[in-house]
Amino acid sequence: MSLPTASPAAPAASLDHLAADTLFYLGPLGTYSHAVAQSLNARRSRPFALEPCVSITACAARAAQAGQLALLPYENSSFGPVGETNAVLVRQERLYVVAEAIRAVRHSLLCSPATLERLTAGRGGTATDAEMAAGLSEIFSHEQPIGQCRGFLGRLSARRTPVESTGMAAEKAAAGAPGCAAIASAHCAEKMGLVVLREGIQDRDDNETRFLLCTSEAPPLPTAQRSRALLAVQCRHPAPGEPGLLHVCLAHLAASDAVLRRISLDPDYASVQLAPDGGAAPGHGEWNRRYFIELEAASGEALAQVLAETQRASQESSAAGQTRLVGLWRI
Ligand SMILES: O=C(O)C(=O)C[C@]1(C(=O)O)C=C[C@@H](O)C=C1
Repeated sequence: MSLPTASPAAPAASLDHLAADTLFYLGPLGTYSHAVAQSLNARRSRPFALEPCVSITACAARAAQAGQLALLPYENSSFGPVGETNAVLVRQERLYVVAEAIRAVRHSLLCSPATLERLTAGRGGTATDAEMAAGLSEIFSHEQPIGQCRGFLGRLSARRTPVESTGMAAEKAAAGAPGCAAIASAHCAEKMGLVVLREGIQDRDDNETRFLLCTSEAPPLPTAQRSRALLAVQCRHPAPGEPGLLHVCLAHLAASDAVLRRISLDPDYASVQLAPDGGAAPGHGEWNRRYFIELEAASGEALAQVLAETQRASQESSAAGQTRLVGLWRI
């Protein structure tokens, strides 16, 4: 069976309905998150004040503390979920997704002029593949770009060192000993006085990352526009013959008009807290689990209704666990 081709992207929805005036993003200046934060301001008539943070966790914490917005990288088309954002969505009980943005991501390998000089033994011009393989000792980046450039990195013997962001990686390459490089955007090279050794080093040309905009304040009310939602379902490993809470929710959703877009599993089973009688017997691998279900429907109002009914059905069922609405946003 052939899959349908994707329809052209609709223009991104306005963000004027969001009351916040400050947006915290993963800095420093020059990260992909920074570029997305700037592009979100094109969807506002009154731009957000943009505030860089040192980590994804710090973005969420500062936004929650100030009652403002956090921009969090969520998933990549070739390397999957961003672990730290998922952990933040799990830990912060009051964090709601209110918008999303998608960005094409093209990586470059950057180094200091001194490192380039050393790689080429002062010859000038750029380094060959053999010179990079022989002369680069350490490559810094966020864990996502390291995963998105596996093919390219496999041809080098340099140590791969994950850091908080591509911007921080570029700073380390600028300050580090000759032999250090960073995976970041070519734009970052200009900002930090670095040179571009190679451009377009990601494994796939269609590489994209999806970002979520989150708030700790009450989320905006659902609208008549096309919308998406995220529902967290934490449940006990079902006993034989029991449907389990995930099954109850999915059965309810299957009978609705909502489209199931994505379902993911939080890898931290140990942190799933259920009511006292909801624990699985230790030693049997029957761990409690937390799932995230992403849905889409023609209107936010219809989606809110489906979600409320699903949550009601889950409470009325005998299956152990609970659900939490993590976000409802128009697209
Ligand atoms: O380090 C950055 O520049 C970021 O904005 C983070 C991040 C990510 O976490 O996925 C964002 C987009 C790209 O996928 C690479 C890195």
